[in-house]
Amino acid sequence: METEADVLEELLNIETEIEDVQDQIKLLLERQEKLHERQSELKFLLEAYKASGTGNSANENSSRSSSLEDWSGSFEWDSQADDVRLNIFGIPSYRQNQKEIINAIMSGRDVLVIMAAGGGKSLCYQLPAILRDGVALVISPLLSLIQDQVMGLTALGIPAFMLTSTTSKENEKFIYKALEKGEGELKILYVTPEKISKSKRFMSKLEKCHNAGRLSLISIDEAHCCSQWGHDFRPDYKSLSILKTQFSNVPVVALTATATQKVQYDVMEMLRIPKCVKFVSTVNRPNLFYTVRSKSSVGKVVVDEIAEFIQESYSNSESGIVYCFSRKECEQVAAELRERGIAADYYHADMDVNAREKVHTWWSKNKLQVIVGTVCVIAVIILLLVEIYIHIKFNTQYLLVVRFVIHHSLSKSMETYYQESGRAGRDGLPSECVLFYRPADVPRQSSMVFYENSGLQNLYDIVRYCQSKRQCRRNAFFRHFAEPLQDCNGMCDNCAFLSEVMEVDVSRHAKVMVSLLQDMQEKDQRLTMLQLVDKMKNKKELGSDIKKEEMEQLVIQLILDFVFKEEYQHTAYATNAYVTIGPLANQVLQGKKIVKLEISSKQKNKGDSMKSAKHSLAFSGLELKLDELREKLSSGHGGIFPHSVLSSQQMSMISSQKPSSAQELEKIIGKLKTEKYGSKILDEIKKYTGSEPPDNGMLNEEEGSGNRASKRLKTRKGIVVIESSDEEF
Ligand SMILES: Nc1ncnc2c1ncn2[C@@H]1O[C@H](COP(=O)(O)OP(=O)(O)OP(=O)(O)O)[C@@H](O)[C@H]1O
Ligand SMILES: [Mg+2]
Repeated sequence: METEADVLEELLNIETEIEDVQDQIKLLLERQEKLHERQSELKFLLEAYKASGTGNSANENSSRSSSLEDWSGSFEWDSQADDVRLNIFGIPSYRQNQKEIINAIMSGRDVLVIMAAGGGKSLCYQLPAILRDGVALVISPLLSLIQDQVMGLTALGIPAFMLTSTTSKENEKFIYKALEKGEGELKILYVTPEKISKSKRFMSKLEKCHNAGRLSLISIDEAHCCSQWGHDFRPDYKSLSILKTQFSNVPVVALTATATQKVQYDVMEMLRIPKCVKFVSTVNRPNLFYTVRSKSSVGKVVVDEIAEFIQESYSNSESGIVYCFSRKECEQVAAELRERGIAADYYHADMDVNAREKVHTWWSKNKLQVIVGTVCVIAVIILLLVEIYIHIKFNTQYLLVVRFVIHHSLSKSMETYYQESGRAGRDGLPSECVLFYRPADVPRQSSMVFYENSGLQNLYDIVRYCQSKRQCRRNAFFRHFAEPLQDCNGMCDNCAFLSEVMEVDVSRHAKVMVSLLQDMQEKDQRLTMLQLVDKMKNKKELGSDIKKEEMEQLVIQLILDFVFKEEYQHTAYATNAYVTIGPLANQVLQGKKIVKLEISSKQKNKGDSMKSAKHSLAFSGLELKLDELREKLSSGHGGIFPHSVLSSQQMSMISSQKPSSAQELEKIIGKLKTEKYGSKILDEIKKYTGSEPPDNGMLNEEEGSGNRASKRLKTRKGIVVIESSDEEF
């Protein structure tokens, strides 16, 4: 006979089960959405394969345009474009997709460009801006980015201006006159999106410029800011839709380094450019070596390891950035690095102008090896400012190249990590990106991003990247950006050092953890991740077969697997993250879900890093001579960097083409450099070719072969080049 108590109990059980089912439905719906997204990405990829008629080779797939039109053919502006590229920008040859993008813009088409950080997007719109009649309008999100671009262009003699809150009255007058009446020389005008959304005066002048047929193109840099799904949504970018509506015949160029399919569609819709030609270059940065290192819970140990890494791998004072979580942490880490003999300083928004100036100057004089910045735009900004300083000073391209980027703390998404780490090695030479990861950093970061659109989802993606001890880091980027996989060439820790990783079944531990948490929740008690791990230590039945760090790793794994979830509580001083029961907890309790953890049985060698993956490359005969010459010339020209006299790409082109006249040399290094250094370079070539043995061809061929390194006379100190990469980023 059923009593009232029995009925009540069954009712409660059913209600709990319904809640459980609802949680699972929610989860399945989320999963379904993700699968749909991935499905459309894969369909797109398939179309791209068919359209290009290519097979599966990674190289063929590393660049795609969405249309069947051939943008790489001959166009009437070809020779003029080559002239501007070489003699104004000093760039010897186009990189992947640049020529095609320029041709599409010159043909008046709307264009969407997805190209890796440092890939050379600016040239794609700046060159057509010079070639086309009239004024090009460029929208860029940050004042510092705009300043960087305008100063760089001015140094090249290109009439570029910006109209922002910092523009003087005099310049504003000049710009408005140029727009309205076509007076004065103005080719490229940079504004922030707020100008479009908020300044009626500016828009009316722009309209006049357009009506007179003088608006040549509209370029929207960092276009991912249009999309709420992007990692850096800017509401003012929404108002940019007005541009295509109002100036329908003017080509719009949208550029970004990172955009998933969803973001790409959003950008096209937002900017009203549905028929744009899309150019997607690979996100791959073959010269970057990615590593994730496990981060000690003792702060001093982490700094010790960072210092050791820098001193061992970068003893020649090559520059680097260390990203930290907070301003306080930046100051502390910079001070501790200094204590360990590394020239480091911090940089953040709270500093006064003089202090920032000091950091700039030291950095530019190479007296500072490391800048410690917060994990936000600030660190990017300073580097841009620093780069401009040098750009202007030596009238050349970015010279002070960042050789390593260390994340002392986790980034908030794969996109931000890709961009932040992408500051390294923009010259194409091998550089390193090291992320120090410890599970306890996850709640720190999640309590900052949980209220952002897709904030947690984005964070958990990068956490998956960090937790994995097997998956190729590069592949994680390819998957994230829905790009066909390419070979990593051993340029990440998981590929280079196949440390012994065991997959351990920790279902038993997970079960205990779930019931412990359930018990606590029933008593209305909340636990943070660290408290939960602490309580687990006292569970005698588990013995001590997994370590504390692995237990932390397990909590995060269970959050990623929806067994747990994070919840947040605001206090007067902070937002705390707690671990609570998630939708799949019962499956673990019922033994329906097996939980596995990747555990390294052998620690990767601390100092390993990129060392064993680096291929050191010395120069072949003539390159070697040119290397010596550029060192001499650079010290004779006020101690500028040898790279600014001749880049390695230029040296390799000179040594293969062996130009014999200034005109021929000009084709490789441009007018400016030929005027400055041409005669000395030509002398060197003459001397070298005169002394070449008759069987030189044979020798060179041998030099190009596998044992080339052993035949070399000299290896460049401190600099290594990957043999497979001839591109300079
Ligand atoms: N074809 C080329 N050959 C050599 N150097 C180039 C070429 N194109 C661009 N560069 C140089 O590459 C560097 C990076 O270019 P740019 O600033 O345009 O990158 P980006 O794609 O806009 O990167 P980000 O996403 O970081 O803004 C610059 O110093 C630029 O002069
Ligand atoms: Mg750019």
